[in-house]
Amino acid sequence: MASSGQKVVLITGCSSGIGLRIAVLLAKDEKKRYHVIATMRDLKKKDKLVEAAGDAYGKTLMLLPLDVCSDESVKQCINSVKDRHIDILINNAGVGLLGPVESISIEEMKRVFETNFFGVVRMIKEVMPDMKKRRAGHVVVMSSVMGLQGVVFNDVYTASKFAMEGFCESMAVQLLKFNVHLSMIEPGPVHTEFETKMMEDVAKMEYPGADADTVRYFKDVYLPSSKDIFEAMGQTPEDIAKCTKKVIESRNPRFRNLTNSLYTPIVAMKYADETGGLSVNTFYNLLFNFGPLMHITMSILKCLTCSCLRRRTISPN
Ligand SMILES: NC(=O)C1=CN([C@@H]2O[C@H](COP(=O)(O)OP(=O)(O)OC[C@H]3O[C@@H](n4cnc5c(N)ncnc54)[C@H](OP(=O)(O)O)[C@@H]3O)[C@@H](O)[C@H]2O)C=CC1
Ligand SMILES: CC1=C(/C=C/C(C)=C/C=C/C(C)=C/C=O)C(C)(C)CCC1
Repeated sequence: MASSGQKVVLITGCSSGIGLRIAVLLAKDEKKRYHVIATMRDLKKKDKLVEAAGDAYGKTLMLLPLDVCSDESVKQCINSVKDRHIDILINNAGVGLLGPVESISIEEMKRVFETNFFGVVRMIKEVMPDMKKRRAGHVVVMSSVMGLQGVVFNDVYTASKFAMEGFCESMAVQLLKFNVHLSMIEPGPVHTEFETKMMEDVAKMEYPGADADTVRYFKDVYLPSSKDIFEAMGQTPEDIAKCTKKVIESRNPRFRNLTNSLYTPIVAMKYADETGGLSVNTFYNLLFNFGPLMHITMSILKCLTCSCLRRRTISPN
């Protein structure tokens, strides 16, 4: 149970990656300011988290089952929290989806929206009324740079994160009236099981319905470039956990929080040209003309990312 003065933080999707790291970082807070409720849909996967939490497990960290795709599971979980009192809700659970749209069934696409979009909406709907009543609370959403800028062959994942950005941008205004803050965290590539799972899915893919050229562009152009991008600009889940901690500890939390300064110029292009031509053409050139030189392209990007742009991101340090 939370002791007085402790903030109750509920996090979704803590079996691996970013969610696991946020749970551990907050539970190990030196001043013990947080009572962490780490949730996952399958508690059989708890071992990695329990091991990483060490002594904090059972003290500042407890576990609850929660599947963000199930109304019943969400209700049961929140009802089992003392007085349904949650100070900080961190919506982290999410799934990726990669590949030519022609090869992806509508069912698979719906699964992504069910988790990444409706999963977040379901959580916010359940927790927000209590926060509004108390005139206090902070809702954090793990969005992505792909919630701000589309990336080829990530069409449906990007759409799910854009949907969430739109939902939250609208919601934030109403919530502020009730003194409830809403913040988006927008990481670029992060080395977690997300990357591994997507690569495993791609290895199994047979590309039904996609023409040979599209499959070739995906396999021989996009995938190697994406690997280079992960290598050159990938962050660790600990980095994202530190950024998230900064956001929840801020007196005046920002709505948007990019975590990777290397991505700032990519997002800035969108706002520099309202016709969209600059982003679309730059992405086209980066991928199809400079793709084989992605290492050099990344170095140029690093130079472009001067300290002034870096101030626009949340640094993990
Ligand atoms: N890795 C990256 O490059 C980036 C990731 N993100 C976002 O960060 C978030 C965390 O991803 P990351 O840590 O990288 O990936 P992981 O795959 O390591 O973690 C995803 C977590 O979400 C959980 N999850 C999936 N579906 C559900 C569900 N229905 N109910 C509850 N939990 C569920 C998974 O649980 P289970 O083990 O049961 O599948 C897992 O714990 C996601 O929202 C992702 O979109 C954003 C930017 C970049
Ligand atoms: C920037 C960029 C590319 C790839 C970006 C990638 C791979 C981003 C991954 C982001 C993730 C994984 C977000 C998760 O939410 C391309 C298209 C290769 C070339 C053009 C420039």
